[in-house]
Amino acid sequence: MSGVRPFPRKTAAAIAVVGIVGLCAARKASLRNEAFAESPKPCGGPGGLGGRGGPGGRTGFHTLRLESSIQVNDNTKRLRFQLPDPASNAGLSLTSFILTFHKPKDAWFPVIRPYTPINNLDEPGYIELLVKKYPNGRASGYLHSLQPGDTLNIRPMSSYKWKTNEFEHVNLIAGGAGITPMYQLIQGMLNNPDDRSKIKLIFGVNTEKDLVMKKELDAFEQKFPDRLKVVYRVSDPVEGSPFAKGRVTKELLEKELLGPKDSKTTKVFLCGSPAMEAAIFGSKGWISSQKGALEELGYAADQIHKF
Ligand SMILES: Cc1cc2nc3c(=O)[nH]c(=O)nc-3n(C[C@H](O)[C@H](O)[C@H](O)COP(=O)(O)OP(=O)(O)OC[C@H]3O[C@@H](n4cnc5c(N)ncnc54)[C@H](O)[C@@H]3O)c2cc1C
Repeated sequence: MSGVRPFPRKTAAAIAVVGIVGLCAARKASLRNEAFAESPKPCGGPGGLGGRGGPGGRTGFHTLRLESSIQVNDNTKRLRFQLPDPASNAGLSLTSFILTFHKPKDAWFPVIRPYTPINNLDEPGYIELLVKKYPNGRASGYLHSLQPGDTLNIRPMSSYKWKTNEFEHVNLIAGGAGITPMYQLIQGMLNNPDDRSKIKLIFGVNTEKDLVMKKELDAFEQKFPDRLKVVYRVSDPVEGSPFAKGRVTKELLEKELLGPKDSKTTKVFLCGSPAMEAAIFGSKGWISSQKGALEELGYAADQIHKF
């Protein structure tokens, strides 16, 4: 049990209450805890994050200890946290994420945010996050301030039930730090010998330095040339950049997305900035609503999952 301890019951109950209030206000109000149901390799040992009845008790809350924090570029860090049992994996299913909780000194309510583990979920002993820090970002600033040995309160979650080979064509659209859920999915699919789906990732960033995880993506693309293709777009590239300049537009999606638009065998996953998601997925407001590029291209709502 090095480095990790489940929450005391009272603390967990208090956070659960506050967490529910916070979650209701959050963008992801509809998140359901379906984690672990589809896990290709559920955590058998007592040291994973488990679900109900796991080491976090009925609430599923945990306190993890930070093992290392590595700066990846000027605004992004890779944070590795120890699991309760170094011999067990986290027991998370594909498309899982964790909610992080911290209470700033002068705040009434905790700050609750989702982050996506990017490590191979079958590997034992740790989870790893890639966190981009936003100016005045409450959670990202806090996570960047953590030092090895510090602890973080978390709860595992999942918003989507992943089923191997449910789709022939899996399209992933990522903007900036939105690469993390896509990378988790790519890694899980390509490491699963039973999985046959073809994957297209469209990754849009502001500048080249934001192309985090590119080395890992290149390695997967080389190892699985018939399964994975990655298209990069950089909106503000340096002169002579090898990457195509531009944003992820409707025209780009029309050209690049895999599979027939009107087929249940084609799926699109999306994670990016609020502006990018509004442009691609659409937005509904009190005063006006905006159609997204995917809808305009003919994709049905149930073909699209927004993380
Ligand atoms: C399912 C899911 C998984 C996620 N996984 C990750 C992950 O693995 N790594 C990661 O770094 N982030 C991830 N995020 C985003 C993360 O949850 C936070 O939204 C992000 O870190 C900002 O939180 P904050 O408290 O630091 O910023 P806040 O205090 O909420 O906001 C600070 C400022 O940053 C701006 N801002 C906040 N979020 C964004 C954004 N996405 N794009 C542009 N500007 C923004 C705000 O408008 C505001 O001006 C994920 C989001 C979802 C929904």
